[in-house]
Order: sequence, then structure tokens, then C-alpha cells
Amino acid sequence: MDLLLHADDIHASYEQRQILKGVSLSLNRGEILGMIGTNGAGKTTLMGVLAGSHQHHAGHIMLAGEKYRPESTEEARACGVGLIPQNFRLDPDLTIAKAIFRGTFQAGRPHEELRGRAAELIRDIGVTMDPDAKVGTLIRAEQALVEVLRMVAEEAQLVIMDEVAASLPDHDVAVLHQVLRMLTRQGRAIIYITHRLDEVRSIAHRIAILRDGRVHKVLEASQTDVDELAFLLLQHRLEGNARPADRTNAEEALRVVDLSVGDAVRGVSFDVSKGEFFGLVGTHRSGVYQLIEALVGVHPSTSGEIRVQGERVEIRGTQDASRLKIGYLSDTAESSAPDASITEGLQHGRAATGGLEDEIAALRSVVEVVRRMRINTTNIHGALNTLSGGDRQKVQLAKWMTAGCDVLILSHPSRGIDIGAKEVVYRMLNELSELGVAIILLSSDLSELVSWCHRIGVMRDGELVTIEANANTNEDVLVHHMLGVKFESGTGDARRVRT
Ligand SMILES: Nc1ncnc2c1ncn2[C@@H]1O[C@H](COP(=O)(O)OP(=O)(O)OP(=O)(O)O)[C@@H](O)[C@H]1O
Repeated sequence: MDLLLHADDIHASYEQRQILKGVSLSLNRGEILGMIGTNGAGKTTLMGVLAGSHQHHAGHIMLAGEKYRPESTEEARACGVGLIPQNFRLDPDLTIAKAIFRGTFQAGRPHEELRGRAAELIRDIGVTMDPDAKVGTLIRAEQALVEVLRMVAEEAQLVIMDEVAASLPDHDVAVLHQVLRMLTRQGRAIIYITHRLDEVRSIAHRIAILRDGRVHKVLEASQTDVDELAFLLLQHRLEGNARPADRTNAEEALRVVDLSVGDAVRGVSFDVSKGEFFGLVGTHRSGVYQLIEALVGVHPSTSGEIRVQGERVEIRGTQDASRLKIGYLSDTAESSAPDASITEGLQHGRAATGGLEDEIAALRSVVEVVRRMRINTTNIHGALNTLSGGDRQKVQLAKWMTAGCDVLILSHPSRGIDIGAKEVVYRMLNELSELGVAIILLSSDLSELVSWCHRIGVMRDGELVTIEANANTNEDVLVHHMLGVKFESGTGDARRVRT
């Protein structure tokens, strides 16, 4: 075992609030250490300490046998520690080659040299990408690979990945994992943060559970299972829920007839009933996002009909969708005003207009949401950007849940939310659906769709290829429809056939 990093009794705070209360952990070269913890447990803060963006006030760290206390991310990177953050964003106008070398010690080299070197790095990890292509043309998983290559380009010894795979579909996560394993074979170490317990088990050698500012336990990944991890994380067992039954007898909330959006979506028809959870899924170029963007007026449809509560409507812009009470939580939603307070964030800009009583009632409902959603804060008037990533996502979601929509379209609503809070969130969504709100759910987590949706529509190459009733489907069936392959059961392993 070749020890790369040892952190001992690390303490860190934000102002007066103690977040890390004595974290100790070690990491060997060539090792992937998974890290899990509930929202607000301190994972990102700890990674900030290792990557130089946050300073600890007690404890010490050794890196490659030397004392390590980076005062900035630049210093950490110079020591070989790089971080790919939650919700990383790349300038869409950069070429892949420029994005890979940006900010690295090689950034000033001639363009042709960087281009050639980028092509080599891309080839080494076994993927196909054109170094001259703009980052904005890449799907999220490819952008994540660009970030990983940047770590390779600057010769990082320790790569920290903070929920980078959240909301990536399973097959993209598998490619990312392959690349990470390749990096470890070169002797690099990785800290991998995720809320998905099956994922952490499949990628990590060991798994550290962070609880209340300390490493509660470190387990060998091969000797644990999802149930044990969930129990250690939450200190109780997950309840699970019964499969939802059909709701199509209820009144119609939304109907789409022969809808097209240029070439991206062609002739799609479906309806969603009041109180129904309708799942939508597809691979990258399936047209799912273009379909949704037409329903919420971001990029209007080019032909076909949309009916809301039986009436034909025109949705030419986002104001039309709001007027029709169609709400949309997108994948990339971040608070538009990061300096806003948690209370403002939760009230959706609907400040109480009446007297004191009104204001008190509004505050009560904020406190109730914070409690139910387990948002970690000691001050509801504090700034939104003092919340952890998962807690910010809960605020985004709560804002839409309380916005009085008749149709709510949610893309990856549980992104960044820990498994315990996720259950709570879905129960709250269920309450909304009981009130008659139609919910359209987009998620790359198929098990989530199967757990909660009454029906699931699958898109492929711009068409809606099937609508599956929950009772007749499972994750495998959905994958087969998404990819256009089906499994024929044979003697042993299933056999793949093109449909
Ligand atoms: N800039 C800040 N100012 C004040 N408090 C902060 C700040 N950033 C984070 N915190 C607080 O520190 C605690 C730990 O946050 P951190 O982001 O480290 O949690 P996390 O484990 O990464 O959570 P998540 O799973 O939601 O990403 C949270 O309760 C959060 O409210």
C-alpha cells in the first residue's frame, strides 16, 4: 500500500458554525475512496479543505509524505490535487482542446501542440471526441470527461469528484467509471462523492460514511451492500413504496397531439391525467428535452396541438406556460438570485402582501418546508448560497411545489438529494398529485421512474416509441425501448437483438 493522503482530526467551520468536527481519513495511490453522507454532512466542505478553497482551523494533512495545507485552489493544483465540483460549468464556446488545458501549466503552449496533445489524451481513454469541437456541443457526460482529462493534463495525483455523475444516465456513468479505473491504474487516487449507493459500491474500493462532521465508518466496498450503507447513513431502514396503480381514468390535465419540434420531435401524442405521475425517458438525442421545452415555451413546437384541461392552447413563450399553470424545474436550475435568502427562495417571489398575520403564515409555511424537507440551516433568513448543494436543490423544488401549478414538469428533481430526503420529497410530490396536480417526471434514474410513475413514455430518435403502464414494466424493458434493442431470453444469458 502506497499512502498518498492522510488527514487527521480536521476541524473547519463557516463563521461560528462548526461543520467538520474531527475528520480523519487516508487514501492510497491507485485507490478510489467513495464518500457518502446526508445533505449538509460536510462532504463538499471537506473536499474544499483538500482542494484549497476552504481552510481548516485544526488538524493536519500529509500529502505524499509532506505537510499539506493549501491556501488556494491554485496551490492545491500545483501540489497535484484537483477537484471537479458539483454542477461544474464549462464555457460552451471553448474548444475541447482549450477546455482541457485551461488554467494548466501548459495553457500557454502553441495551439497546434495543445490540439495534438488533447487528441492523444482523448485517444488514451478510449473515447471519440474532436479536439476542435466546441464544448457547448457536448452532452453532459462528455463534458465530465473533458474535466477528467484536464486533471490528467495537469498531472493530478488526487482527483476529487463531487457528485459529477448526478443525473447522468447509467450507460454514461459506466463510461466515466471505466475512465476513472484507468486513471487509478496510472497510480492516481480518486475521492468519489455520490448519493447513489449502488454507484458508490460499483466504483469504490472503500467507502467512507461522513456523518455529523466526522467519518463515521470506512467499509470495504466488496463487503457491504446498499441496505447496510443506507442504514449507516440514515440510522434507520428505508421504507420503500408500493408500485403506483393506473390513474388514466381521472380527468385529463394535458394532451399533446401529433406534436413536432423541427426534426428533433416528430408526431408525438400522449396525455396526462390529473393526479398522474407520468415519466418521460430517452437517450441524449431522443428529443425528450425538446418536447418538454415546447410544453414550457422555451422553444415552441412547429406543428401539432397542445390541450390543457381539454382546451387547445398556444404556447409560444414561457409566459404562456406560466399563465396556463405549467411549471418547469429544469436540470440546470440554480437560484437566479444567489444572494436571495432561503425564505425568499422558498416563497417564489410571492412576498406576503397583506398584514402581519399574512406574513406570519408565510413564514410558518417556510419553516414547515424546511423541517419536512430536512433542509440544514439554523437561519431561514440566511443566504441561499450558504446551503449545501442538495439543500439548494430542495429549495428549488419546494418553490415549484408551492407555486400552484396544475401541471408540474420536473427534470431530475432528486439530483443531489440524499436517499432519506428523496423519500420525503417524493411523498410530498405524491400529496400534490393527490390534490390533482399532474406531474411529468424526467429522470435518468430508471428505478426512480419505476418506483413513482403511473405510466412511463420512452422516446427514441425524436419519436415516442412506447408508453408503458407501471404494472407491465421494469428498468430492463425501459432500457431496451430507449436503445432500440430487445432481449430474447435464451438458455443462459439474454441475447441482444436489434429491433
Ligand atoms: N458558504 C457557506 N456559508 C455558511 N454555511 C455553509 C456554506 N457552505 C456550506 N455551509 C453549511 O455547511 C454545511 C455542510 O455543507 P456541505 O456543502 O459541505 O454539505 P454536503 O455534505 O456536501 O451536502 P450535499 O450532499 O447537499 O452536497 C451545510 O449545513 C451548509 O449549510
